[in-house]
Amino acid sequence: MAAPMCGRTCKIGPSILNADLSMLAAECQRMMDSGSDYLHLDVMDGQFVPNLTFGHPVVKCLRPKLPSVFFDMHMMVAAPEQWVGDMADAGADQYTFHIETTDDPARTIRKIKEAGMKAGIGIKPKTPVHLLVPFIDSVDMVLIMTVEPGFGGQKFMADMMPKVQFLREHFPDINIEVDGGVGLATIQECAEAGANMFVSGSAVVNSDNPRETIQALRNIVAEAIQKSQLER
Ligand SMILES: O=C(CO)[C@H](O)[C@H](O)COP(=O)(O)O
Ligand SMILES: [Fe+2]
Repeated sequence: MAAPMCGRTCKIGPSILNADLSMLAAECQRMMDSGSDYLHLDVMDGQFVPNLTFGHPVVKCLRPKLPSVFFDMHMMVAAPEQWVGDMADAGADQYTFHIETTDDPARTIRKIKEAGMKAGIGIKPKTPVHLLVPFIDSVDMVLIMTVEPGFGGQKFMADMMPKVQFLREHFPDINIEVDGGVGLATIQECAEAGANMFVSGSAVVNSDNPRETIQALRNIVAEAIQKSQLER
């Protein structure tokens, strides 16, 4: 049975991880022109995950080119508190760190908010969802990874959906983001489980027609919401 659906707006945020990064600003603009609600920017430090991307200097350069776009920073870094001030200065809107990286998530959340950003907290696939519970009231978003973090283009892990269902059942108003392998074939189960923020990387960026793909993703989400409302 479908989980109760959120009263929140559902949003699609492309990850530009698998885009042509030599044209980062143009790729971001292309995603926004195609109907994205926000941008999901993946920061990797080679320690928390076995890959490297970019950091706050790049975000700082992007900000003036995309002045009103919501930057959702997915911080796959071993020392998340280290970059809070720099990311805020660079113009990040939301800073999502991984619970696995700190002994004191409450302190990290406080630091993010004091820097003027929204706070998100995420978990890797092997991390139990109940560890998020003490922090949910103080964050703006929870992130359920649906692949092992580190690379785009991986296979969606459907066995993460019970985590989303659990969160939606117990926290009807929280923003729940899913990230990894989300596309036309998998977004329905994410929406039915109760997610309302959908990161879609390769499925959108590599599409011949990102506008049509984003619209199709939206339509699937809308149908899933309707279905879950009827089932209630
Ligand atoms: O955080 C990530 C990987 O760690 C990316 O956001 C995610 O993989 C998106 O890309 P795709 O939709 O291609 O899986
Ligand atoms: Fe991500």
